[in-house]
Amino acid sequence: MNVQEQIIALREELNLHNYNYYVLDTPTISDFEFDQKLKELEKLELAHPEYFDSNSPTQRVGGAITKNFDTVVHRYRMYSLENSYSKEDLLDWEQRIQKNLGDVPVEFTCELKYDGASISITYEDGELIKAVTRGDGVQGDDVTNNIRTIRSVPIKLKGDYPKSFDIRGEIVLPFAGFEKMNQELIEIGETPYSNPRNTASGSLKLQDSAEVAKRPLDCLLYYVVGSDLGFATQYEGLEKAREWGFKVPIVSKLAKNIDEVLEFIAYWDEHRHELPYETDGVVIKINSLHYQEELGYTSKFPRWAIAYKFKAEQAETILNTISYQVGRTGAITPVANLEPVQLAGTIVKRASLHNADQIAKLDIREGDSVYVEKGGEIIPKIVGVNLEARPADSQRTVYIKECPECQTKLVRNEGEAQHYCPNVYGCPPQIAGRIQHFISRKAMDIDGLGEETVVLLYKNELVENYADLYELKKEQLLGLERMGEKSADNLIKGIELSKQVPFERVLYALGIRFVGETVAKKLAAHYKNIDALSQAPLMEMIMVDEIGERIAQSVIDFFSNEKNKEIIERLKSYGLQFVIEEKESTVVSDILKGKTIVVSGVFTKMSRDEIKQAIEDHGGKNGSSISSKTDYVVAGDKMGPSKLEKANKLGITILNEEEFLSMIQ
Ligand SMILES: NC(=O)c1ccc[n+]([C@@H]2O[C@H](COP(=O)([O-])OP(=O)(O)OC[C@H]3O[C@@H](n4cnc5c(N)ncnc54)[C@H](O)[C@@H]3O)[C@@H](O)[C@H]2O)c1
Ligand SMILES: [Zn+2]
Repeated sequence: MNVQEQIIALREELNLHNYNYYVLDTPTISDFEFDQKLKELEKLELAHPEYFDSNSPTQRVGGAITKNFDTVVHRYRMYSLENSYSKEDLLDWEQRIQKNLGDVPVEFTCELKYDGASISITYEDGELIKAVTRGDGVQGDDVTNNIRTIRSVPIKLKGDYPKSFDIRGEIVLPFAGFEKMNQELIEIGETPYSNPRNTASGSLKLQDSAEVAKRPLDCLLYYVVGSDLGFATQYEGLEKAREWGFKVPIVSKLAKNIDEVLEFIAYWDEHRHELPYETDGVVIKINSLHYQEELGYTSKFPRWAIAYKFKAEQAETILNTISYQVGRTGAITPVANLEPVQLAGTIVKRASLHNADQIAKLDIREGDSVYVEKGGEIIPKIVGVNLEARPADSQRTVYIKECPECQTKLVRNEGEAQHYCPNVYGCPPQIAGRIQHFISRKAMDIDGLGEETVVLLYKNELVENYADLYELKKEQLLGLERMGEKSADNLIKGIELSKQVPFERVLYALGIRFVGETVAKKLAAHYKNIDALSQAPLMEMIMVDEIGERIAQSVIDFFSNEKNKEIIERLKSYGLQFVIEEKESTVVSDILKGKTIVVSGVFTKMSRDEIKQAIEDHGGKNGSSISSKTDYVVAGDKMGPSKLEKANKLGITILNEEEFLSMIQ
């Protein structure tokens, strides 16, 4: 390859990675590798200016706009930031600034660099007008409805704000919320999200803002743009924005000189792990807005700001063995057992290897010296292999073909990364895992019975499925390890009490793949009893609010299995709740008495089902389609144009969500 071809190849490759990262939110290489390649391209372009191209990834902000949202041109362009990785880089930058501005004292604002998705929000007369993603920097996606659902974003401002301005910030997913979301995914047998940044960014692009509202997103603001803002420095801008009601982190500092900047960096490099969200560096900005204007921008960055990136916390250690875990749903997870090593304040002994593809991609082998990194994940991950330290007799990893617990041949469904053990009823960790899920807190919440006891019961052949729990006798328990009279009584009592647990939780407890807590609630509310649900055809089930084809198919598969049918019949005979108890009348008012109302579209404050419930609670009737008998249509986002036309033709009053809510208030 000659230099020109090399440059073109790198540009193409980086464009593809940008697309994977910014549009699909599923990068296929690490940020470190990406930055290396970008640097390589920068170097080549610098040495060969004859191949300059204003469309090169070195010249443009990485993102892109999608077709799913309206495109909005930014009033003020959105830039990326120049990166620096060392003290020397920073001192160089300072020198360039001083050369540019002349011999004047320069102050800096130091802020943390939050790792999420950038956003620009426009306010007019103190009201939120529009929220737009960075996109390619010139134009982005209009995600206003999604941003409105984030509680820390003010819809109305307070205090003494400018008439019109844009404010820039980062949409982040705090660690706690991220872990909670992943916990829920793991519970329903789904693959967890890989890190908070991509999850936050992906959340903004969801079509259903009600879905966004459920995610614990946060918005941290750091920059006000506009004219006549009423302040002269970046630091004052942060203070003002805070007064107007924005969430501006208090962790920022006005530095009188570059030494104070370095102190700030040193402090946060050490303490960043105490923060509730991910940060990947410090952003240093020239404090005076006047100087900022004088310095201006390159095609990609402001010259008046620079990011200092923390080194990812990495450690090198030996991978002793690879073992394989079998989950409740039969999913196989390969795990690296490491020579214990200190990393970001904890000792790491194990790391997830995710799946067969991941192992093959990095060519990870037993005996290798590997690099371990800690991101937002609970479990650290392996990001690479030190090939120079690879032992001469090293063998390529051959992924297991049989289940390590029951020796059944593994399967891998098309389009899925995970291998599965299909021996659902004979594979010990799957059997115990299902019972453990059944008794868990959000499911049957059985007092006196824990995960370890389940394993004990299973090993002693007292239970093989969750129906067997209801036939346990005290005498059988007394012979078990650490099982006294009192614990045995408690266990039997806890099992007895679980017969009162309402249907929706029983349905969740059954452990049907993809049926988490929320889905179980929706299905229970819609079908009211298990017989109706178990006979429901696919086409009908997918009409239920929030139920898609994948979930519906999984429910149907579950109920068509003979073994499951038998277990459910037994559970019924023990007296578990398989019918929704008709709610006592929840009638709140009769404001809507005699009115037939049709609900259509997607809502932000309530789900469609909640609105339907509210209609009944206030004495109204839910209509299934728009006709001359319809009194009102409650219309959310994305209501079909033909429905709208029909309602208009019939002269039916159309209410938006707010109007409906104020009607029943
Ligand atoms: N792995 C991949 O395939 C892949 C592909 C593309 C990009 N990337 C990664 O993405 C990064 C580049 O993304 P980028 O262009 O968004 O740049 P960046 O994340 O390095 O920095 C610029 C952004 O920082 C944000 N920011 C956070 N706190 C800020 C503050 N206090 N003040 C100002 N800005 C603040 C802003 O959103 C701004 O746009 C690199 O780290 C790169 O490795 C990875
Ligand atoms: Zn198995």
